[in-house]
Amino acid sequence: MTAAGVAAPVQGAGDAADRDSAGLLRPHLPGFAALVVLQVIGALAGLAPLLAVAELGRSLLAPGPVDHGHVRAVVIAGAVGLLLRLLFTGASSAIGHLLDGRVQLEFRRRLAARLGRVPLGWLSGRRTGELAKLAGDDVSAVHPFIAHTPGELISAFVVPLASLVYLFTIDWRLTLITLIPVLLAVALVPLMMTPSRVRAQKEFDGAMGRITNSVVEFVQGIAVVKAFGGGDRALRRFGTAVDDFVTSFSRMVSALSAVAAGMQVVLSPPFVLLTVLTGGAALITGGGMAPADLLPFLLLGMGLTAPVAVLGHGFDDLQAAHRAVGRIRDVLAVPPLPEPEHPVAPRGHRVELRDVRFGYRAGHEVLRGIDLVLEPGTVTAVVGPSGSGKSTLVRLLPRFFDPAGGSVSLGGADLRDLAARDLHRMVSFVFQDVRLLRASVADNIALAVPDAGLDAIADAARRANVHDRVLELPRGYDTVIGEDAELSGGEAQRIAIARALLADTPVLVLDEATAFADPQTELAVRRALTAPDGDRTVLVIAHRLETITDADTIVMLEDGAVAERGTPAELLARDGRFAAFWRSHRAAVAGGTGPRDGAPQGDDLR
Ligand SMILES: Nc1ncnc2c1ncn2[C@@H]1O[C@H](COP(=O)(O)OP(=O)(O)OP(=O)(O)O)[C@@H](O)[C@H]1O
Repeated sequence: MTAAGVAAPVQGAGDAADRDSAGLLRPHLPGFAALVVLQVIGALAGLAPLLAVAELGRSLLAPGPVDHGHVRAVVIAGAVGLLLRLLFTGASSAIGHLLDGRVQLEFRRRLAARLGRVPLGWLSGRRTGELAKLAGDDVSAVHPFIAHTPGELISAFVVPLASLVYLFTIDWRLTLITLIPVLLAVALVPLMMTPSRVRAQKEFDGAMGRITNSVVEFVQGIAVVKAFGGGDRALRRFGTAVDDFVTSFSRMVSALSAVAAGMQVVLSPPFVLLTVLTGGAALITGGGMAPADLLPFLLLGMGLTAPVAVLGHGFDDLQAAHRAVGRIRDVLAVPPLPEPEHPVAPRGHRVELRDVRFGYRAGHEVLRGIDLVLEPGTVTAVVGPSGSGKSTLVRLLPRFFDPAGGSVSLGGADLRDLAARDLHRMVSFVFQDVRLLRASVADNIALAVPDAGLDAIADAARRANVHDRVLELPRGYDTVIGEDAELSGGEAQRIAIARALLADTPVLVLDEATAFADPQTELAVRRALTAPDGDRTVLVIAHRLETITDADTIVMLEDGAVAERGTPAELLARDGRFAAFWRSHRAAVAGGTGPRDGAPQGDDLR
């Protein structure tokens, strides 16, 4: 994640992605080559029994005495061919599945490695299910592409080509006649791709997407939709999407059905047999062809339509694999957070932001030149209207993103020059998006200090005001969250605070937006804001009036820039932007519309 958080985190990564996926398959090229060679041999050997039957027919039906030696040789050749076909296609399939296993393992390893190095900010913007699907279903979708499609495609082309060569040696005229169904099918293909049909297909895809969206929107927001009486409207929207879909589906199907039916007819065995028999009968009666020569055409003629059929059937799998590989490539292309080659050790824990600029998208800066110094032993409260950039600013400290311009330094060292381990040892954070692991409460609290004893863990939990609640859980500190018990948003937040308290890092970054959920959480936040030795550097997005008034420094953000800064008393005396903000905030809290009285927002124990 180079300038991970910089304006366009994934921009310009396409080439790297292509190189990545090409590089991914390169070590397996010898394996693919072996798969292809074995498949070709197996497919050709598979023709031997058919050719043997044809040859037998021709020998036995030919006038004159039967050449027993020839018949024996033909039978043996057919049997050997059958055996070879089994051996070689079996070996090819085994190699295909082995390769598939290796490629999938490699994909998953690379994904795991990349996900371990992408910016935290990128990860926190993703849903867990999305990443699980990527590493699970999407990686599995390459299975047919690697294990089956190459073999099927090769057989589908090699067998008809070899058959054609053989049939040409028997009678070139009937060979051309036998090709008529294939040529008719190929001639129909352009009719499936006229501009109006392509348009109809696009409309169909669009209509399908609209149905999915309306269902997802409805299901995701069902509680809100119902609570606000929007059920009928949502249902109407779904109904409209379905009607649109039916219209575009009918249009597409009526346009396609005649061509598709025509194709099915010309590729069907009866049509192929009829063509061969009609042509053969004409040649036998008038063209001097021996009746026995018709047999190979009847046996092999139907196989000639296989490529067209396989292309149709394998197309969906290929498309699905292509889309899945595209999604995997996109993630592999997310620039990783750069790790310094020669990490610098921070001296102290003074935090300094110099002319920090950052934007999530190119051309739209969310932070526009922030200068800020956070002294050890002080609490700095960031306040400002919604969308002013508070969360973005505080997330730069635990390096969720790197700034696009300027620098953030800790103990005199740029965060980009610190080893990740040092950074995590020095900075902890509690944000709204509390993530708890599916692990015991104790393990969740001791995440940063895995060897912490139960006493230390319980002490941290006590200070975070969650100890008593933990004791009420079915297995106390051994309760597995998400399995033995679920926690509320406020409880999850207190566990996260206990985790930060136990980590005891000299720098703490906190978003207290959800801290108003209940008095216990509020108390936990207050305790977290003051270290026992009073030396902690604290940066807090403040919503509570107490935090604002208790802070050493207040930084008022407006539209990504520092509008005012100073002690609470100074800023109130100045009667500027902060004073106005403070008055409206206090009025909102007093009137019961402030965040203090809001329902807990961080209910996301995950
Ligand atoms: N992950 C993201 N991707 C794109 N834009 C984002 C992202 N997160 C925030 N923004 C945008 O950046 C701007 C600042 O957002 P930020 O969350 O930092 O503001 P805030 O002051 O913390 O707001 P609030 O008090 O409502 O949480 C907003 O315009 C927001 O829409």
